[in-house]
Amino acid sequence: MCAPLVAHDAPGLLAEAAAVAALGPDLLEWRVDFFEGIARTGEVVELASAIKRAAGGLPLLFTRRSAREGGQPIALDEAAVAALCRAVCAGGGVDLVDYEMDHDPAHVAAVREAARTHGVGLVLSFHDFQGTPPVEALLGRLRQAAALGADVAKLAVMPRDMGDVLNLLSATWQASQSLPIPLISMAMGPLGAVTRLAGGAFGSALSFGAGQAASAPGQMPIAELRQGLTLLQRAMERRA
Ligand SMILES: O=C1C[C@@](O)(C(=O)O)C[C@@H](O)[C@@H]1O
Repeated sequence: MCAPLVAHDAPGLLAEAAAVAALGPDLLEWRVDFFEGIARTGEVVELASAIKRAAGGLPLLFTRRSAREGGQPIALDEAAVAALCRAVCAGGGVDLVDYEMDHDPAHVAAVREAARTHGVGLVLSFHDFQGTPPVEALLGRLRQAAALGADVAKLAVMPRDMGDVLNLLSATWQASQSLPIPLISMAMGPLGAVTRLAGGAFGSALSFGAGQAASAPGQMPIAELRQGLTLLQRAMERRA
């Protein structure tokens, strides 16, 4: 289970990190596009370490979600965002960095090199907030992440009906059988709830649940997510 941090300033983030860590997620995601100081690189790098300390050392995923993929609008251009990700990798405060695979390949390569150099796991992601592409296209995105050198592939879509949800799960299952790297997938919104609860059964490695606040539509509170995941796991491990 991963819980996002979405506070706007440093005191808010440190308080959020401590409070959300106490809910028992396996890792935290700092959604830095919500942070008002995103343009101050040194402050972001130091804050990442401080967040990790405030969370008692829980693994930290650093994510800037672009506006076109469902994030907050920010004043930085993409070159500056890639430079920020590289600086954060070098700063030693984060365990994983999420970068969207659709950006300029030169930026993807630069973030990948920094992640490799500093022992940070690279998540290459794609989010469709408008709809759900066909299964082959979804598989293509997951394969693209692997081909670009990701350590983890991530895919989020917005389903319009349960057929879209099935397509996301089908792509997840097929990719989990063939990709050389782990993947994370989810369908967002109310229709996608089943993917947050049962995605693991189809090969998704992580489910996002809300701590103090959600970072995307459809995230359920961590405590409810844990109940659902536990029930399903128990049922799937039952022998008779
Ligand atoms: O990519 C994801 C998944 C997500 O979009 C979700 O739907 O839970 C939430 C984001 O914060 C995260 O970066």
